Amino acid sequence: MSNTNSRSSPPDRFSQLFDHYYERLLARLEKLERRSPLSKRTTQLLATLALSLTVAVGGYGGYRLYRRRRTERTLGKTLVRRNSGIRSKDGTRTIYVPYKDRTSKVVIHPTKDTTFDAHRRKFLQPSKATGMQSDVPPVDVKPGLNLAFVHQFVALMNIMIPRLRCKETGLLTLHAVFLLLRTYLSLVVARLDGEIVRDLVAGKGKAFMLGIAKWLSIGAISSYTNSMIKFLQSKISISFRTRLTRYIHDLYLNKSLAYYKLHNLDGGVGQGADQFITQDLTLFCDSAASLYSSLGKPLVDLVTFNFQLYRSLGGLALSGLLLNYFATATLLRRLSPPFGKMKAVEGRKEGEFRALHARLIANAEEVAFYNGGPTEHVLLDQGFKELRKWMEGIYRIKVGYNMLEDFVLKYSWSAFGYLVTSLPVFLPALGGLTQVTANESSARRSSSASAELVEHTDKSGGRMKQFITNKRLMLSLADAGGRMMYSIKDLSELAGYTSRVYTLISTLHRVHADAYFPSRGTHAELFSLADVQGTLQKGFDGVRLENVPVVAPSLYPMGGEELVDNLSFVVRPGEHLLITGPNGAGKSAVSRIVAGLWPTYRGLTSRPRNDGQDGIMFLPQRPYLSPGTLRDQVIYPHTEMDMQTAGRRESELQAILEQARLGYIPEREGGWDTRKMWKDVLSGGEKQRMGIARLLYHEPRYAFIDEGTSAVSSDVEGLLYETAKAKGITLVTISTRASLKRYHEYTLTLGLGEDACEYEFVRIGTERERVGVERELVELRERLGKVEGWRERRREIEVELAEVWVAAKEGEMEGGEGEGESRRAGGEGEGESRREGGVLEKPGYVGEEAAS
Ligand SMILES: Nc1ncnc2c1ncn2[C@@H]1O[C@H](COP(=O)(O)OP(=O)(O)OP(=O)(O)O)[C@@H](O)[C@H]1O
Repeated sequence: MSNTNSRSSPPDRFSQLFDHYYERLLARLEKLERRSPLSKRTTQLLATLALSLTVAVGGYGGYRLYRRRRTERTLGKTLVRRNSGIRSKDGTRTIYVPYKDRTSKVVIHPTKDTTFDAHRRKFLQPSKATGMQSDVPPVDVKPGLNLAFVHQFVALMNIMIPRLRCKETGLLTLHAVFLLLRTYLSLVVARLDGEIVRDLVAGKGKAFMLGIAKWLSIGAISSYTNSMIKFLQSKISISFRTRLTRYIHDLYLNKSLAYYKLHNLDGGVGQGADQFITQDLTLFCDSAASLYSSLGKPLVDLVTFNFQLYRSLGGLALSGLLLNYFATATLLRRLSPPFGKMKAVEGRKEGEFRALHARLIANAEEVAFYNGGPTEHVLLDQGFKELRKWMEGIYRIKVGYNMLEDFVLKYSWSAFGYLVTSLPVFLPALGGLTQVTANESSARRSSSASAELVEHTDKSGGRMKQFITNKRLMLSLADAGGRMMYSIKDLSELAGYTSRVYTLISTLHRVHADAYFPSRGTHAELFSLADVQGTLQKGFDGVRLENVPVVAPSLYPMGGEELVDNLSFVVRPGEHLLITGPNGAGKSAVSRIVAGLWPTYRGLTSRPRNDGQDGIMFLPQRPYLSPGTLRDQVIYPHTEMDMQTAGRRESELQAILEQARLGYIPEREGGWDTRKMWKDVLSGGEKQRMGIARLLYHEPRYAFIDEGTSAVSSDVEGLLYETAKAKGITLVTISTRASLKRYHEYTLTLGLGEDACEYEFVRIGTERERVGVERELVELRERLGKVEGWRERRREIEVELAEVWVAAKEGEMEGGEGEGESRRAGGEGEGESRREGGVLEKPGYVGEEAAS
């Protein structure tokens, strides 16, 4: 049996296998029938029943599926319109994105805190062998092909391919399969090429035509393979990017406020994270995905082709080839410019230029009022000039290198290839033809003269076939080697992108983990991020600062500037506080410390745990309006879904707008679902009142209002304060308006004393405050008493000035009286004639009339 099998062709084996199993199935059925003999009718009945049940269940299932899909579609449409998503308990978010004329559901799982913890080591404490200090960003390592690059790339790979069994692994495997297939097809093509040429030379028409047919069918498969490789490469790139973007967003926008601290306190990524997250990340992912094919494919090719060539050309040729690779790679590596560093700097410069544009867009109105276009123009041109200079420098460096690379990889390698391939032809003893030649010579000895001619043709045909096959192999090899060398350049560019993305993620990790430590053997700068010794306590029913210095921070690792010495005060429920003082005294700074934007360098800061309802809310000095609907403006930072979950209704929103004296807005703007650039649509006062509306919507227990009513008329201001207080909100107001005192119980005055570092915290209406006010009154009276003296002095100065003025005039008259007058007269005349340009003809006309 096994003998027959081994001799039979594959289709035969298949039919035998099929027969075998078919017979087994029949036997099993017969056995079953024998065990439970059912009548034909019962069987039919049972079959009908089973069929009906299947149809019913299938139909019901299909109907339910259809209904679910339909509900999902309508939900998707509503959510897309409302700019909202669904949040589940484990933090998973379901969002809908517009896709063609429908919506597509995307489920996003948040990165777990444990994952961040596990990764932190890789980003903050690289091993010493990499040459990177634990400095973040890694300043001392130039991006290039070094151990640091390997470390950085592996760290990023951990994010891009989190598990062995994930989508990316599947894609990479499939990609590898297609890459192998392409290499195999190249081998087949090389062999076929040789065969076709052999048949052509030998004049075998039928075999030649068959060869062409084979060529075409292999061509079709190859084209499919090539396009699949490209497609899979893009898929890999986009899934890498998705993973990294989500990871970065999870770090950037979580509760540690990295989006604020990154630019205001850390400064590790310079101008901004936007360029890193958008452009650098895309370039990195594209480059990483293409590396797999640009490095993997030539590698597979090199191994396979080298093996094939070794079989046909022998060991000497292979050693020559390997030597050639080594020499070329060393030469190119020596002479190649630092592409990695160049790419990293290019990314930074692009980012700076982009930031200039983003700044102009954000401040367009202010610039337009100042008519600052020309100045901005100069700034933008300067930014672009810097970028252009850098790019031109890169291009210039590349010219020489590209020339060398092209010559070495394209021409010198193919020349070398011809030489190697010709070895068996000229020196048969060295190559794989040795055997053939030996066989042929023995055959020649034993054959007759007539057979000699046929054999000669066969020999040259065989040689031709072998030469063509080897040549093609050689060319493919040169191509693979060339691509390998080009990919060294790609690799160094990838090193540049890797260093950018790694820098961003490690800086984000540093902010997230608050990992600021002085370098070994040094002390931290006073009031730098490595010198934070205070505590921010969340979960206190009130706002309390105990001996907290108010410090305007500087970018790490520099130390900040102290604005107020050890500040202490406490706000309990219902004890409204007014923080006042001169500009720049650090009033807003207090709210930044309580909100956790700025560190508590010393002492203790206590605040409620939650933000918003039952917690604390901050209205910043510059009103912020989000992109979205009118509803989104009132409920910010809630989304509409949050609003529904909280059981709030639209009618409530209308009432709130009425209370904030903005009741007319929904009608004016066309309803709650209107989307506009609210920043430009609402006036300054309306923006501030929108902030108050948010406060009234969220009803927090405590609220910091930083100059929140400075653009609102004082009567409305009073109403707003009363409404907020009536809702049980304890207010901490930051303002320079003394009139606001009447709505508060306490005042905290900053910027007192000679060096403006002192403060005073008093209860309004107490003896101490009365004394303070009286002291101020006495000071004012004293000053008023001096007013008469000042007036007298002013009169004296005026007299003195008048004398000086007259003397100067006389001098001028003497110097050139006529000139001055004539200039003034001329000027006036000119002015008049210009002003009355439209009726200038009139006197002439009158004159003419009179003459006639
Ligand atoms: N992000 C920042 N980084 C570093 N220093 C800052 C930052 N923001 C403000 N400062 C500095 O902190 C100091 C206090 O600023 P703050 O905004 O608290 O002043 P203020 O008392 O609220 O003034 P105003 O009445 O003008 O609002 C200022 O000298 C300012 O230069």
